[in-house]
Amino acid sequence: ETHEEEEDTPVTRFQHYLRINTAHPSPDYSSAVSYLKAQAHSIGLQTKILEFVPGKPLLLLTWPGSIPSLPSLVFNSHLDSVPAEPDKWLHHPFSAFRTQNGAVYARGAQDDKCIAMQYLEAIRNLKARGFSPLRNVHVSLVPDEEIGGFDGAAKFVESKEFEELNVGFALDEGQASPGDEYRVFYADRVPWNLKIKAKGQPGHGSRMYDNSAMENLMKSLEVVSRFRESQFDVVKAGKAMNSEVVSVNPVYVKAGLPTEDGFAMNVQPSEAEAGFDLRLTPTTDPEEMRRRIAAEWAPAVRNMSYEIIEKGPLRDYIGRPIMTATNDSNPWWLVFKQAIESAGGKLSKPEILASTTDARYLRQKGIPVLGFSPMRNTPILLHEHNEHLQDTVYLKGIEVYESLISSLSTFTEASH
Ligand code: MET
Ligand SMILES: [Zn+2]
Ligand SMILES: [Zn+2]
Repeated sequence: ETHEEEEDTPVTRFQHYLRINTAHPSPDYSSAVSYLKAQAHSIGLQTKILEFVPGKPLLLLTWPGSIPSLPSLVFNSHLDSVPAEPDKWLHHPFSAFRTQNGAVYARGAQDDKCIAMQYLEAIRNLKARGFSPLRNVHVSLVPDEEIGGFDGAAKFVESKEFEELNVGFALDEGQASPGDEYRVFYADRVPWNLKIKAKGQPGHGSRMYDNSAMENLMKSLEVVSRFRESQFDVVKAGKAMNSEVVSVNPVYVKAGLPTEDGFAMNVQPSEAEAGFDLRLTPTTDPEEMRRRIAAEWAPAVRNMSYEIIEKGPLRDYIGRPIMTATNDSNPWWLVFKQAIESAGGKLSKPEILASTTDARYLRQKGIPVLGFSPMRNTPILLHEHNEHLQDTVYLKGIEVYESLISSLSTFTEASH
């Protein structure tokens, strides 16, 4: 193994990036940016660091095209990762250990450090073959996607630097496919972070009485559960995909009177709170959702209140649901599809992504964006323990991007 680590190959370069701990809550952006910048220089790309918020760099790489006035391409990937619990992994999440079977274990192996390095390797190979693009090709490596992208992609798309890129089309991360076909995504769901709070009369732990904070919160959990079930039933009946309904999942509950070694067991608390990850589809009516929350999930008449933090836009600037066309009306789509096929791949039916990416910020600006990560025959492990990616799948993905970058960058029919 040690011998292998000394080599400089596409897989060891991927491992190197994975070993830089960019997990929240304290992502090491500066090490990640220096490594990627050095890689970009070794390939001969232009580099620029944008820092909309101090300590949160965005690395922008550019491969100039011979007709730079054409709308450009952006290949996006986020630098950060969600945290991992090392004790629960087979191999440490920042060791990027490669097993004898070729599986590389690391937080970020699928989500989404693979694509950043695959973009770079694909460009390296195309350059080595003497290929040159007509339109400008950019790679954007952005901070903070996992916490909402407010200080990253959201600020980037509003910047003058972004405007100057004159972006025609972009690719961002997708999700692994357990089958033979690659998956592609034309829209994201949008997260609402929902906090429901209950207040009530405190009382002796032995007493039964109405309107305690916990009783009110428990009632609320029941109502939320029923809504969750109604949505899940549609999926179970085969009428919709997971990503086409509204999901709601509790992610924390907070209550109780703390003591030195836990909680007072004989006091019913006067406050209780629960947090939910709620995901709206691009066609969900946000007003209806709000009314439901106010009337049924957190009714003021039961001493409940709520707070919604919307993690991004649901509509574009002219009020339409944010999605990218995957039909003949979108010339980029046709080129994308063909490029996948000429790399020997097949696409499954375009989907809405159940989770959420920075693509929503670009789409909101009217830019067509597809979510795509070339991982097939791969279990979906984003945010899970033992996230890993097979080396052969990783390497095949580089070829797929070579095909995509060469086709998309030489295609001239589309106007923005
Ligand atoms: N990509 C992350 C997710 O889907 C962050 C979305 S915005 C908080 O959970
Ligand atoms: Zn991601
Ligand atoms: Zn993620």
